[in-house]
Amino acid sequence: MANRDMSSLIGGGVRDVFGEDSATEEQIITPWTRAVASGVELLRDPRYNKGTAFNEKERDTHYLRGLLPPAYLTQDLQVKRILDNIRSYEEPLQKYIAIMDLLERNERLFYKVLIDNIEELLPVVYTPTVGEACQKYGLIFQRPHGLYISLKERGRIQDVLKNWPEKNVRVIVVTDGERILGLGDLGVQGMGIPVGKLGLYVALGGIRPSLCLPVAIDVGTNNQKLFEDPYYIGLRQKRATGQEYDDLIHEFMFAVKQEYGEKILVQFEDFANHNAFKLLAKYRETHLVFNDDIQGTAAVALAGVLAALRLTGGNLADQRYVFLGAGEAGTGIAELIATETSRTAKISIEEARKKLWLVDSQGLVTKSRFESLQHFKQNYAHEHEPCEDLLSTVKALKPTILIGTSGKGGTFTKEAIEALASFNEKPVIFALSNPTSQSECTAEQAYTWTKGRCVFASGSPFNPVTIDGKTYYPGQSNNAYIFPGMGLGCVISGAIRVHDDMFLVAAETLASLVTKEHLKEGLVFPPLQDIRKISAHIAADVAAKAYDLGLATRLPRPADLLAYAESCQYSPLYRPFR
Ligand SMILES: NC(=O)C1=CN([C@@H]2O[C@H](COP(=O)(O)OP(=O)(O)OC[C@H]3O[C@@H](n4cnc5c(N)ncnc54)[C@H](OP(=O)(O)O)[C@@H]3O)[C@@H](O)[C@H]2O)C=CC1
Ligand SMILES: CC(=O)C(=O)O
Ligand SMILES: [Mg+2]
Repeated sequence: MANRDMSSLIGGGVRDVFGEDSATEEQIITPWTRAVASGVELLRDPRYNKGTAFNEKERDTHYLRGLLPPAYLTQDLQVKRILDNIRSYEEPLQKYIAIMDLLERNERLFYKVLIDNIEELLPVVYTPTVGEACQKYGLIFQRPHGLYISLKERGRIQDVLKNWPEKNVRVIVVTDGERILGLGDLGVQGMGIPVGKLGLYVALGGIRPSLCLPVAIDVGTNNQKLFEDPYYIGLRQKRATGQEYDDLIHEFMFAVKQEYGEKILVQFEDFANHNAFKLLAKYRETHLVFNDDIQGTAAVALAGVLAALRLTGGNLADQRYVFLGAGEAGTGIAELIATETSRTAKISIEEARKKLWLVDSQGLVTKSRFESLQHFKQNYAHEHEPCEDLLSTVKALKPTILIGTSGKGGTFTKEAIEALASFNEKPVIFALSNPTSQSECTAEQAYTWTKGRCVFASGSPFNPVTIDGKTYYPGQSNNAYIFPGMGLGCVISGAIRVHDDMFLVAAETLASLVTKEHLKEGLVFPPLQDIRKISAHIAADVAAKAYDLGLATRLPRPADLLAYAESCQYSPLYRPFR
């Protein structure tokens, strides 16, 4: 018998059927080890640390005795203590630093504090404060959150993903930092946004923290102020564009699928519109992706409009809309409203679109501008005389609903709002731009200028306003109502693609949760304190739609999707340790 060449046998074991060893022989692997944490290491591990809430037995078993002061605090008392601390800071940014510091120390306590006090703390971890945090991210930087992928990592993005400690990632929020809220290009400091959004995936949606991965793609920045900032934490070079940019994103998109599989959800966030539409169109065919600024915003705004119509009367097809701002948010909302109008009024999408008018930085979008318009505005280039500004547009078109998506603060002028109020009994005004400084008008302005007759909502929160003894409650029209439930729906159904109908369903579900009592107070969104239940409802209905469309892979389909969604939601309560 001929001698067998034994050396060839040593080469086996790669790409094995168990998926345990998928590296090729040339690829570098990371030698992970697992150990039971104890002592100081346990206290320094935010996933397991309970601080003063470790009980006597746990202190003995895990070698903590002496490393903690003797007092035992319940988690509820810890929550109260943290809140007292946060409330003692005057500056929102100080509150942000304090609560993000807690995330680094004790993850469950962070989420318990956030979930129990969502209305108070959402403006701290999210808009508006997260905007200021991104602007000063280098200055306040303590420990890195999320994964930084820059041009330096070109060609080895999959290896970089392997450095992330969690292997079972299901949701990624990624930004390239070019359009952070209405604050423009903040380069890699935009990382605050994916970190904040994923914090909401957990707190508002109930996705487990370990499943979430925030990513900042750093291709440089065109923000001169950041170039001059000694504390800037990103690449100091002009933004890469064209093929170089596309190649990096492409490598990233395929690395995440390679690493985490077909069902990895990628949420594009705060990309500038010249990339946002392109990336969505390209990757929605091959990946489970959506763009939050286009699609998530559209769903929340449509929900707000549907609820507002219960206050003002009429249906979608009776309305005339003017948008100040014709970018991702504006055209995204317009297209979803047109789709829903076409569906419910049984008219063509072209007919439905004619009810929606856009104003951009050059004035009213009209047919005569068609050739020079970006493609995403072209469906809304209707026949009309030119109108240079909002006031002349409002006077000419007499809209029933005015929506601000310009990213520019103070652009809803007194004259324009008064004109709107002159021909509407109950004008609907949504000032959606973030953060608060970029809101098209304040709640107080809207109620004052319309003599309390408007239905108002804004992207960033405003406090209730009292005028002549009457109090008005502005709603918050923010995609945070949508994306956590959308993500949960995708995860629990094992969806492999996001279909636009899933956003329609999310909008209808959100609107259906607005009660008569909410409407009586002028609220067109349900209270944020109920957001986990709201997210579960959205998740269940999104999942149902994914099953109906044949996009869901988790089989068999659970009989009661709402109960299933709720049962999947993460709880931040401490678990007893052995
Ligand atoms: N509430 C929410 O949930 C959300 C809010 N947003 C907010 O919406 C805003 C816009 O975001 P996005 O659509 O992505 O941004 P884009 O950059 O895609 O669009 C901005 C649009 O506003 C127009 N514009 C700028 N200045 C003026 C002006 N003075 N008058 C009229 N139009 C103007 C631009 O005109 P031109 O095209 O001519 O440049 C462009 O059409 C941001 O502040 C963002 O934070 C976004 C997503 C969600
Ligand atoms: C809310 C949000 O996504 C934005 O302002 O960009
Ligand atoms: Mg955004």
